[in-house]
This record gives sequence, structure tokens and C-alpha cells, in this order.
Amino acid sequence: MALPATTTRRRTLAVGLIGPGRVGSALLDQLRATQPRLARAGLELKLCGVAASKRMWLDSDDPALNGRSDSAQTWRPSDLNEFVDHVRGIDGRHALLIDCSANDTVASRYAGWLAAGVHVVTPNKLAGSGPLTRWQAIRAACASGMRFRYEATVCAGLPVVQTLRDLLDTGDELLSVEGMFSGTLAWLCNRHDGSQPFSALVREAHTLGYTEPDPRDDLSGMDVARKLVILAREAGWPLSLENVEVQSLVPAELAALPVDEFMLRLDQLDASMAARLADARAQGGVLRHHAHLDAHGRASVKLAVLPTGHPFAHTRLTDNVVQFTTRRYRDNPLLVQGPGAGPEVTAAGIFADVLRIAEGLEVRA
Ligand SMILES: NC(=O)C1=CN([C@@H]2O[C@H](COP(=O)(O)OP(=O)(O)OC[C@H]3O[C@@H](n4cnc5c(N)ncnc54)[C@H](O)[C@@H]3O)[C@@H](O)[C@H]2O)C=CC1
Ligand SMILES: N[C@@H](CC=O)C(=O)O
Repeated sequence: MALPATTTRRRTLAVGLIGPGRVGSALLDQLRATQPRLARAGLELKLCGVAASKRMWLDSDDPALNGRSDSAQTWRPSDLNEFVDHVRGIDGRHALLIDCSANDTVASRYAGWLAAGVHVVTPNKLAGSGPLTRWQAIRAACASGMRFRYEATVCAGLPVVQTLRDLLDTGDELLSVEGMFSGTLAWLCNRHDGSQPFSALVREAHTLGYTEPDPRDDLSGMDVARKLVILAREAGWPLSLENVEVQSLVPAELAALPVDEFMLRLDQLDASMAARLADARAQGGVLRHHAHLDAHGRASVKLAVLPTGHPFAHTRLTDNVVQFTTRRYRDNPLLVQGPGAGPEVTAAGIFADVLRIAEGLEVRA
């Protein structure tokens, strides 16, 4: 539903952002830039705080701290309980937390926040793909009317979760999903032509904000496995990560290193990736990172050689492709395709979730 150009219906949503990294910062920029337009549409997204892993900012509520810094708003040590209490406020206002971290401890708090009357939006995949019981507790916590939205967990800003939701809510039945779900691997496959080492491309993808905070999550296939689990659960299938067959590109000796050390030893991937490229060319094909999920609970993620005439061979840059085969779309699957990684597009996916929640808010005095 489009925002009205102008309105007399005014709503305010108190917002707290957790994880001001690449995606979180892009979202803050977008929130700032769209404020006048939202105000005309009767919506105030009131940023009440930002929490990083070690410190947080709350909007000027501590006279002692503010006094010391000449009334400027001040950063202080991070404390999620204090942060959430502050965003909720004491006046029963509408409140929303946006988790832009990739942290499991933060994800483990969602059910409690929802139960306490706070909406949650996140691109963090760890709740949707983590322990099934935790996922079920989050869904159960929404029963009181709180909203939990996570569109950006699957293919960043592309409307994948919502498309599946709409299919199911209108009575369709999911039979299978296949496609390319990693923006990073799509970009790497498109750029890996032998003119520079694979490791240099991984570093560039990291700098561009396409990879996960730890790029091994992408290279190991785990990021895509998480997306399959999220989609499966959306369809009502009780899939967990251990049910997904995943082919990793990370050599065992690099798997457990601290991330900084892994980045220093990235060139250890170069020889095997050069060999895979040569093999694909010898077969007259291209490398593509491919995933598949079906109603029988089969789920797999792998780097495949596809013929050059295959539709997935003609994708560009970070393009993801998600192909839903359903009862209605059985002969000709429904496709969602486009850029699937990067701070800007991911932030826009999160922002759209925030607006969907805001749209449903009742006006409170
Ligand atoms: N980069 C992309 O294209 C996409 C990213 N995502 C997801 O978005 C999330 C953020 O990704 P990036 O911004 O790229 O990562 P990032 O590493 O740039 O930012 C993560 C932020 O979270 C903060 N953080 C970590 N632990 C925290 C804690 N306990 N409390 C508060 N803050 C904490 C870090 O300090 C950092 O500021 C991840 O969950 C990622 O999977 C989802 C779709 C696309
Ligand atoms: N690192 C992820 C970002 C989006 O989920 C990817 O490359 O797809």
C-alpha cells in the first residue's frame, strides 16, 4: 500500500537500532533522508537510540551525562535491557527494535521483546534459521499482535518472503524453490574470469558490503542454507540447518581461524577456485552457486557448472534468482530476480518492513 501524499492521521513509532554497521548505517541514512516525506504522510519514525556491541546512544535522557558533554547526546556502555526499556518508554507508545547485527545473543532476545509489546524487524538470519523451538517461541510471541518481519534475511531487498507469504495466504501450496540466493557468490562467479585471484575478489566483495561480517558464512554455503531454512519454515516445513546438504568452498584448515587471520590467508582458496573455473570452461559452462529446496524436506547448496544457455548463466553482478514452483505456478514457476546483497538494497528491504508495520498502527494520543 502506498503512503498517502498528505494526511491528518498522525502516527509515531519509537525506533531503536541495534548494529550500526554497513547495513545499519545505510538504514540510518535512509531514515534521515525520508523524514520529510514520511512526516507529510503522517508518520514519525522517532529514533530513540542506537546500540553497537560495546556502546550505545540514547536520545538525551541523562542530565548528568548530557551536562558533562555540553548538552550533546552521549554514547555510553551498551546494555540491551536499558536500551530496550528506553525505546519502549513509559507511556505505552508504539515501539520497534531493528536488529542489524549478525549476533545470536541479540536474536535470542526477540521473543521476550515481542512478548513485552515491542515490534521487531531484522535482516539477521540467526533467529529464522536457528533452533526450531526458539523460532516457534518467536512466532508464538506475536500472538498478542506484535509484528516480527524479516524480509531482508532472504535476498536482501528483494520481495521473496512476502511473495511466498502472499502465495500461501491466498491458498497456494509451495512445491519447491530453487535458484541463486547468495549475492556474494553471484558476484564472485560473475567476476571470476582468471584475470585476478579469487582471494582479491573476495576482499573486494567484503569492502563493497556484499559479504557477511565473516565471509566464510558466504563461502561455506551456510548463509544460503540459512535462507533455505527461513523459506522452508515460512512454508510450514520444520527444516533445520543440519537437514541442508551444503558444499563448502572453505578448506577445513581455514574453517576455525579468527576472521582476521582467515582474511590474511584467503589466497589459500585461489588454486582450487582456479581449477573449478578451468573445469567449468572445459565443460563449456559457467560456475553458479545453486540451491534447491522441496516439499519432501530435501535441501542443498552447491557450486554448480551450468550450461551457458541456462537462464541462471545470464545474471549480472549480485543478482539473485528465486524460482517458486507452486500448485498454481507449476508449469511456469514464479520468479523473483535482482540484486541480492549490499547495504543500500538491504536497508531498503528493512525500511519497507518498518513501513508495513507502521501502516497497521492505530493512532495513539
Ligand atoms: N550485507 C548485506 O548485503 C546483507 C546483510 N544482511 C544481514 O544484515 C546484518 C548486518 O550485516 P552488515 O551490516 O553487513 O554487518 P556489519 O558487520 O557491518 O555490522 C554489524 C553490526 O552489528 C554490531 N553488533 C555485533 N554484535 C552486537 C551486539 N551484541 N549488540 C549490538 N550490536 C552488535 C557490530 O558492532 C556492527 O556494527 C547481518 O545479520 C547480515 O546477515 C542481510 C542481507 C544482506
Ligand atoms: N552475504 C549475503 C548478503 C545477503 O544476505 C549474500 O551475499 O547474499
